[in-house]
Parts: sequence; structure tokens; C-alpha cells
Amino acid sequence: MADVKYFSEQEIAQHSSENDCWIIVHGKVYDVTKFLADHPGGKKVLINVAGTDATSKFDAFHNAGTLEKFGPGLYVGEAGSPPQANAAVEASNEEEDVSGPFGDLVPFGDPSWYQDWDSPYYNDSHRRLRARVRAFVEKEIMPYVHEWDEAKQVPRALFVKCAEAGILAGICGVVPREFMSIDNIMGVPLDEFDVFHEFILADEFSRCGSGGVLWGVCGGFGIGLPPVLLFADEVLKRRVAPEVLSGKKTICLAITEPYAGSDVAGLRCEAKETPDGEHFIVNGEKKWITNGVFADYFTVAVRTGGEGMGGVSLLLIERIMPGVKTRQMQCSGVWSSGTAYITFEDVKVPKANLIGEKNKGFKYIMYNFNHERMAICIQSTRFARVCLEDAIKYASKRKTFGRRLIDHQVIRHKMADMARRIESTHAWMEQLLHQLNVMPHEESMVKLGGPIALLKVQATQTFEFCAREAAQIFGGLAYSRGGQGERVERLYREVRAYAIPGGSEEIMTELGMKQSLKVAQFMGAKI
Ligand code: HEM
Repeated sequence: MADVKYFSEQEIAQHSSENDCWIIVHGKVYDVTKFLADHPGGKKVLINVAGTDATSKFDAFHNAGTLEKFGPGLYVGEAGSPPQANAAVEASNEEEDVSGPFGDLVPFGDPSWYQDWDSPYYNDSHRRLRARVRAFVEKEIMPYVHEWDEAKQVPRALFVKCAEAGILAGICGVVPREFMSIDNIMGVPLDEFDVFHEFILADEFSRCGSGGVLWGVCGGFGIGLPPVLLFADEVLKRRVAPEVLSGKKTICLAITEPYAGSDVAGLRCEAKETPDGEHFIVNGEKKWITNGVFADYFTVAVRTGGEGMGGVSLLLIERIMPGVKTRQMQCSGVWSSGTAYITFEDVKVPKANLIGEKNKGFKYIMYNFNHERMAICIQSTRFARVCLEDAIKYASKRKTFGRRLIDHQVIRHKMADMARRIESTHAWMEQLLHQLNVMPHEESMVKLGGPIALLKVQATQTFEFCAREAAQIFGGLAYSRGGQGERVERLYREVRAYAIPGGSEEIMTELGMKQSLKVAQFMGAKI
């Protein structure tokens, strides 16, 4: 704090020309002289408010993220006089107080336990984690999301940052203790880390409002690494897991093909054993593979046996192996996630890279399906909240016909419709997360497969509805990329990336009911 400079209103008022232009926004002083020519809103608007407090005008046209990104380069100090040092306050700040409400308190913009409602699912360790992930995402991710999305890639350094913060280890569904150099995940001891901690990691990360960035970091990792951790032999696991968990290398899961999507058992990519039995020769194509553009490792579903699910194996293929080619696919959304079309042409893969047993691949894939689908539900539900949060914030400041947008009943009713869908989806999601927390895995695969499939439909349809309604509230601002409607515009384009992969809406609806009927009959229902 010692280096912070303070300026009085009179001092700031002297910097009021095109050649020397300061403004105050939210109590901070910015020297925008060199920024005038680059300001996307034009230089005149800035010169008109030079030397004054421009907070209300600034708020009318920008997101909070604008200052997080541009502010540090323009900041010169604080407006007003220095605060008196208060030893008692400084001492009490050292203890992390996690009680009370948390976040911006926009109605339904965060789950209800953020408003200090009682909940059976969360304790102080969850509250502490919530604050830490939020601080990390707001500092390291949110200011750059638009830039990364437009560049269609996330920086490699972000993987290492996320690994060091503990985020990677926390989202793979199995806590990879043996490969971790620390005994906690963002301060939560590994023995205490539960499904709700993982939920908070994914939910708070999703506040970045970009499936592209989220999948860019976690999309391949969260589904490509679990089969290695759970089923690969020690040698393969020890070679691959530590470097992926440390963010130095990346991994993805390659199942879908031009010929087989949700119908996994129909995949064609073949792996033929060489006569000496030492290698597989892999030939085939994979499509829509998240992170495939840059991944170092590919957990690939290949056909090693006859038709159907009994002939599928999982093989770890490496980018350095001759015959592996990837190209970026041009998709409507999730731009920075590196969606790839992959060709394997006579790729020679050592037998040692077989994950688990031959022809057991389908079982291994199924093992992680509930986890993968739950991740999609968590992300979709938070994205729906992001749409509502941004819509409420924007409608509270934008005026039309002499009134704020939010003062129009038709706009409030849109918000109400969004809120009730989000809250009911969230409550069902928490109920199922609780079951995942307490139920043995094998049992949960059978009993929860149906409800989680239906929850995926519910969550993605809620997301779709909220993206649409928020876009209507933002109007033209959600039709152009960047700026105030940035998150809504992007999320609107990303809806299909959630409603189709991980089991399409149609297949989930059918599976959800069929599976639930089977379970009911097994449990004795006379139907
Ligand atoms: C530190 C000061 C400021 C910075 C860093 C800044 C930055 C930006 C940026 C990055 C944009 C593009 C849209 C976005 O990303 O949000 C923008 C747009 C804009 N800014 Fe600023 N701005 C500042 C201050 C102001 C002030 C004080 C005003 C008004 C008096 C203003 C008026 C506008 C307008 C009218 C737009 C265009 C909005 C639109 O496209 O609808 N800006 N500004």
C-alpha cells in the first residue's frame, strides 16, 4: 500500500485536455492520454469527461472486466486522501472469514447458498474453496477470455497455472494422490476433498462464460486422463500422469468419428496387431475431438476385435508418433478449445500403450460417462446463470423510453422464467451430486445413469433458453462479439456444443427413461 499515490479532485481536474487526460472510475485514477486513439468508443467521449469522475458514464458502456484488462496499464493512483492505518482491521484480515453472503448478490446469479442460505451440502471448506477459485478465475482467466477465444487458443502457460493452483487435480473425478506433490487442493486437504468441492471448482471456473476456454483447459484432460489413471498399468500411468497433471503436457479423448458419434459401439478406427505381437498399427479418423489440435496424448477408442462394443479397446497414441495428423475444425462455438479432425495413418503404437485390457475399452469409456455428463450439467447450469446475471446487470443500467429496461414488466418476466428453470435444475443437480458423493461407483453407474442423462437434457435446454432470453434483453449488443454482451453472444453460439456431445439430447432422453425403468423393475416395481 506504501506505493499508492493519492490525488485530490483539484489535482485531477488539472489533467483535462487531449494531451493530458485523466479520469476517475470507481475511485481510481486513470491516465488515458495515450489510450485516446485506441479507445473503441472514440476519443471524444473520453476528452469530454477529462479531469472528472466518469464512473456512471463508464458503467453505462462497459463490463467490470474492461478495467481488469486495461486498468493496470492506465492506473496512476487513487482519488481522495489516504485511509488511516487501522491495525485492528489489518490483523483481522489475516484470518479468512468465509461466513455471510458471497459474490455480487444478483438474484439467482449465484446458487442460493451464496446468499447465506442454509444448505446440507456445504461447510466452511467449501466456502473457502469457493472464494479461492473465484479469485483465481477473476484474476487469471476472465480478463483474457475474449482475446483467447478470438485467437482460437488458450496459452500453454495457463495449464501450468491451473495445475499449480490445484484445479487440474481437482476436476478429474479421481483424486490422483500418488502423482501430486502437495497434500491439498486449493487449501482443501485431500482426505476432505469431495464431490461438492469438485463441483465448486467446475462451477466457479464456468463463470468465465466460455465453453471454449473451459474446455481448452479441462475438456481433454477431464475425460482423457481418467481412463489412464483408473485402468492403465503402472508403467504407462507413471510416464503420462505426472506430466499431464503438472500442465506440462496435455491429453484428450478421441472417440467420435465421422461415422460414429453417440453410437460409440459403431466406431471403425482399427488397431491391428503386428505379427510379432509387439505393436498395433492404427488406421482411422476421429472428428470433433476437443483439444485434439494441440494435445500431446490421445486416449483413443480403437477396434481391436469384432463388431459392437466387445471389440473396442483404449490405446494411448502420442503426437510424436509418425502418421498422426490433426487439423483445426471450424465450429460455431467453443473456439479456443482446439476442436480437431484427426487422422491416424499406419501409426505404429507399442503394445505397452494399451490402456487396461484388450477389448475392454467400451467398459472403460462407460465408467466415466456419468462424470463427464455431470460436468456438462454443471457448466450448462452456470452458463445459464451467467446469462441471467449479465442480463440483470445490463437491464439495471440501460434505459429505454425513459425507464430502465428492468423496470419493464416484460423484461422482468423473462428473468423470472430464466430463474425458475435455473433454480430447479440446480436443485436436482445438487441432489444427484450428493448421491455421487455417497453411493459406491458401480452402483451409481447403474442407478444414476438414467437421472444424469435426463439432467443433461434439462441443463442444456435451460442453458439454451437463458442464452436466448438474455440475447433478446441485450439486443444488438448480443449480436456483435466483444463488449457488454460478450459473454451472452459467445454462450449463445456454444449451446449446441453442450446439447450434442456427451450424448445428444435425443439419446439422453431415451436412455434416461429406459434405464430408469430397468432400475425400477430390478428393484421390484411391477411395471
Ligand atoms: C479507463 C477508461 C476506459 C477504458 C479502459 C475503456 C475501454 C473500452 C473498451 C475496451 C471498449 C470496447 C467495448 C468493451 O470491451 O467494453 C469501450 C467502448 C466504449 N467506451 Fe470506453 N473505456 C474507458 C472509458 C470510457 C468512458 C469514460 C466513456 C464515456 C464517457 C466510454 C465510452 C465508451 C463507449 C460509448 C463505447 C462503445 C460502446 C459500444 O460499442 O456500444 N469509455 N471502451
